[in-house]
Amino acid sequence: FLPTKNNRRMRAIDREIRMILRGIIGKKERAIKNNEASSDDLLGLLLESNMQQANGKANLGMSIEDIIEECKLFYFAGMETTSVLLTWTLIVLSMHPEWQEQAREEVLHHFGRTRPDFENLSRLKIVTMILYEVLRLYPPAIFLARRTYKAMELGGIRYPAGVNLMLPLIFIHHDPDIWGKDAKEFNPQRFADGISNAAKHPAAFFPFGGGPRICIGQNFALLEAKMALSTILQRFSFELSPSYIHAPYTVLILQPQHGAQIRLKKI
Ligand code: HEM
Repeated sequence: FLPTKNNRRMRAIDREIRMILRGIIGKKERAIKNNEASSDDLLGLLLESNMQQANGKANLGMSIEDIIEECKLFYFAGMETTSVLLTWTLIVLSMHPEWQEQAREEVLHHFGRTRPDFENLSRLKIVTMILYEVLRLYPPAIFLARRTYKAMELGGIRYPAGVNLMLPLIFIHHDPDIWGKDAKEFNPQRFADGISNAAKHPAAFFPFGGGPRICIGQNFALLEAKMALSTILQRFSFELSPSYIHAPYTVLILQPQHGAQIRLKKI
């Protein structure tokens, strides 16, 4: 709350983002009202459903502030996570050219040089195993946070209301007692028989969270990642540049601290 340099900058950025989003939302709302917009994007669907719910009454449906928050959530939850998954995948496949080659063979087998289609993307087995293994070793969200809303007992421990709990999913993803001695190694083969058979515990892999708040975009994210990775594999082989330094670190999400310097070679 203090007017420090950082806080002032944060507030200015927040104001700017809200102004831009208000503009986008207003434009879309006007277009929907004038029957000029198709609601084939998420914002269009949200606004249209909200207008039907509210039915002209201001106190029903979501407010503009709510919609702004949804836009921010979807942008943050959907962009960085999926792009960092792709970044780690390119890094790891550069470190393991034998898996890069297997993935390329699979992609070329299904699509040749043509544009990957939805139907066949869901048939990619090696690529899926690779993405799972990357999500296991480098989960974009390294922990889940929860707060007890009432006194409760969890795992034999009693907590009062209002306790912040952190579930460090990265530690569970790297635990040799759960994944075996090679827990720290990149081995997509462990997912050959599906997620529930990959570890000693069927729920040990949860890069998208779990329960009622599980990631709403998980299927979309995997589809996007498969599409992007297949398109890259079709056109390029890649390796790490000597300037790459392997330093996973977290600023909200797990990312390579010094960037991902990768050399692409057209094939
Ligand atoms: C590799 C990509 C992604 C990863 C690893 C990921 C991970 C997660 C995780 C762990 C949560 C649960 C947070 C919690 O339980 O506290 C979550 C929630 C969420 N994700 Fe994702 N996500 C990804 C992509 C996406 C995409 C593409 C979208 C949208 C298009 C999206 C939208 C959301 C939303 C809206 C929530 C909140 C759901 C709720 O609270 O009910 N995510 N995500």
